[in-house]
Amino acid sequence: MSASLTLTRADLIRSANFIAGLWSEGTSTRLDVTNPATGAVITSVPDSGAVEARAALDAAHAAFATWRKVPAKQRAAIIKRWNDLVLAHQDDLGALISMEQGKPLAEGKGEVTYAASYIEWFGEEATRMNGEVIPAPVSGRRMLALKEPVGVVAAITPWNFPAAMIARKIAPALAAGCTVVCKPAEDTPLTSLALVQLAHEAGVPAGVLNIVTASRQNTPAVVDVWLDDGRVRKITFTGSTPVGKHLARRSADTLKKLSLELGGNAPFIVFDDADLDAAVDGLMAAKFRNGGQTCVCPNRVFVHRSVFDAFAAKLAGKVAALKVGPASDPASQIGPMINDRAVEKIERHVQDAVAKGAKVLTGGQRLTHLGPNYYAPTVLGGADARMACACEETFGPVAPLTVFDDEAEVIAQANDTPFGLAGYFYSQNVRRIWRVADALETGIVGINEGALAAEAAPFGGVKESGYGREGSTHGLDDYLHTKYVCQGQLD
Ligand SMILES: NC(=O)c1ccc[n+]([C@@H]2O[C@H](COP(=O)([O-])OP(=O)(O)OC[C@H]3O[C@@H](n4cnc5c(N)ncnc54)[C@H](O)[C@@H]3O)[C@@H](O)[C@H]2O)c1
Ligand SMILES: O=C[C@H](O)CS(=O)(=O)O
Repeated sequence: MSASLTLTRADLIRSANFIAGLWSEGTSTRLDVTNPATGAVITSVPDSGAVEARAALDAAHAAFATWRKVPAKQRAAIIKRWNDLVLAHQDDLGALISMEQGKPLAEGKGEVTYAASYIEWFGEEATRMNGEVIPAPVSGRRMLALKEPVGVVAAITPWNFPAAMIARKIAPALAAGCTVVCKPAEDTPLTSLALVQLAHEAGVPAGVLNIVTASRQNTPAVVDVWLDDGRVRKITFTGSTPVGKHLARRSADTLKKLSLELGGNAPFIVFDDADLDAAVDGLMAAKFRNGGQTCVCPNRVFVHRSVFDAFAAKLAGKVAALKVGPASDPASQIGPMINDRAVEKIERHVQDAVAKGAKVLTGGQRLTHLGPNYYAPTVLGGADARMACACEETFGPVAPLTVFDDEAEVIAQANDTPFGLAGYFYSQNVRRIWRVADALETGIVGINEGALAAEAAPFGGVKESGYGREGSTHGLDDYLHTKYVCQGQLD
């Protein structure tokens, strides 16, 4: 039995830019959007350039003066309506996510719920952007700290969570009173376009939210307009560290605020006192979600020597049982990778590890009978720090297992990376738990837990995984300025 990937509301599949409240085809050149499971073209969208980028920025700048003055409660009501519409269209949006990104349909629908949780959260936070009245240190003065929106925000998003990543940028921006220009990933623009359509239907005024699509080749032409223009006061980016560094360098001339949610290289440590079944389940949840294509996926798995064989056997058994297939098959648990470049990187990592002595415990090959973008869920034994899979983010369904002997050694190995997004470990020793949680150089730590994503949590990294936090009460800070106001002559 196949699962339907057709949408009830076919009009949610948009093939244009949304600028100043209007859908516009814009440039004559087009970008095909394909289904990674089949290679079939779903539709095409504008392959935009500087002209469209500037039109979007002009609209966002013009709308800011009005939108920032809309009372927070009214902004909150619009955001809540947006949330209600997103949830009302969960099936359509889930199908669209799975169609253009490839994840199993259950994960696609789950991502819609996850994206909506951020919209709901910041619709509520909009009414709690309180400033402060400060007790004046001298008489005759009234001192305040006011919260104000930073202005026009440029949001650039990745392909792996095409709904959640854009929702956790647009929602706080709108809540804060900012206006937005957005450029979604070239592989997965359709979900973003559909979310913008629903935001429009929820009552987001013209010019407040603008979206421009472009190919990888034309993306710099679009984003350079926003980087060079002082009217853009903030860049919020989720994607790879090299691109994040590029954006940071290019934002310096106009000193834009930056939120950078970048790459990771998460360690996953199984201590000798771990609950092994829980650790296996936690690794399955963290590693194989979205086929391993998430920034917080464990990229290196360290297992204490005393429990290695038992853990490896349990894990390999569960990984071998994972069903691989297209989202149109409701039984699929692992979908295709996003494109051929992704599969080539995964294959390179596995081949490099084996060449350096690792052993394939399960998987280890492409699944070409399913299609060009499928790779078997894989467990490697005997992995070590020399291997590419230990130094680079594999971004695929590969779990390389490394043996360790003592706590200090494994913490040093875990931290021996320029990245610091997420880290996980399993132990039932309470003193060890806090020692290791304190010692890991990451922005996110999972203790006996592999599923960490939540709108109430401050999500972000340290070191070369970026800075800024998304979600939680902290997620609004990056879209606000604090203005100090002092009134004298009160006596
Ligand atoms: N920290 C997080 O929350 C998080 C979330 C998802 C993905 N990621 C990271 O993103 C990477 C995979 O996603 P990806 O392949 O989409 O990343 P990517 O950096 O290649 O692309 C991300 C976005 O940046 C755009 N982009 C690419 N080159 C650009 C340039 N020169 N100027 C401006 N924009 C440019 C892309 O078009 C896309 O919209 C991985 O490293 C993953 O860890 C991080
Ligand atoms: O891939 C990156 C996402 O931010 C992971 S999560 O959905 O926030 O856990």
